[in-house]
Amino acid sequence: MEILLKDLTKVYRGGVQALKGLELTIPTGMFGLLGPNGAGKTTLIRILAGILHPTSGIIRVGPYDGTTEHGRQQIKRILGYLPQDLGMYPDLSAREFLDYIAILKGLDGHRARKARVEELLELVSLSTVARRKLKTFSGGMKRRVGIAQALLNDPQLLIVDEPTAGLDPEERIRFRNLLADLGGNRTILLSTHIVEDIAQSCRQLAILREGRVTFQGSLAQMVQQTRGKTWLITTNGARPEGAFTIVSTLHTGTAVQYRIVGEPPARANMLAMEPLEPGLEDSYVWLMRTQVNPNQASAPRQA
Ligand SMILES: Nc1ncnc2c1ncn2[C@@H]1O[C@H](COP(=O)(O)OP(=O)(O)OP(=O)(O)O)[C@@H](O)[C@H]1O
Repeated sequence: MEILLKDLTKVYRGGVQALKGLELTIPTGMFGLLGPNGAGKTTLIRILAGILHPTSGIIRVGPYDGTTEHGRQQIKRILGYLPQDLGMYPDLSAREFLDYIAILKGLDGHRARKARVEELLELVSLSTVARRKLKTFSGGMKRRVGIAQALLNDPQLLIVDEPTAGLDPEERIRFRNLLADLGGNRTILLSTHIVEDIAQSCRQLAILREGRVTFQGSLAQMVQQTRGKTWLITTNGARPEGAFTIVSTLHTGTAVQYRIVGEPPARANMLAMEPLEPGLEDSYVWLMRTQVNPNQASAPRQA
């Protein structure tokens, strides 16, 4: 299921331009949507989910036109959505909650519904705690219940918005692995501001910034852009300054090592400088440094 977005804009009441002529093609499989807070990720996702209407632009989800009421209804049938703030009833058990959502989603037949709920509890490894009240669940367990409810209708398109926020490292890894296992023929759109989430599970990604796509391509292509821009600078303490971002700082006792992304500074005040192989985080920092041209209707695709 391919998603095609063309010249998509969203102006909120009050005049905030959240999307400014966004162009994006999302193929089948797991796709990462990366961007800082306020970039427009949630706006885009809510438009795709049919909760919010765009101001203008083209939205095609598979064969359906997301700008018409009929198209939105069709898309809802094939959509699973885990929002950032999924409300749960704390006094329901995981099983009761999923059953309740299944009824709301119109899953027909008592037996088939129960079977689907059990299948999903198994899939997200919550069968053994299915009778426990949701208020006793950890953040990671709640997120897994959230994914289970999004999968009730076996969606062709699954959208998850910032699913790992607030999870501890172990829960985060577990959640990522769960998402990766759901891939296959589905399109999964994973929105996050955490580079690591994308690195572990998505081969293709787009970077959103100020309402536009500033990069779309593979992880390898993203890293490729940063070759020659990542350096390790060693000084005897003086913090280097220039047209770069310091990504990390390491005090070694007698010296300080700075990992920088950008144009290397002059060698004055430096003990050593060596080029480094960029990582994903370096590349993200580099792409965030590059200017978004406000006159551009849409950023060029760099796939
Ligand atoms: N209902 C709203 N009314 C007015 N402005 C809004 C509304 N929702 C979002 N915005 C603004 O639109 C811009 C994009 O917000 P959006 O929530 O889509 O970004 P985001 O990338 O999802 O960020 P975050 O990770 O913080 O949710 C921001 O400037 C935000 O303040």
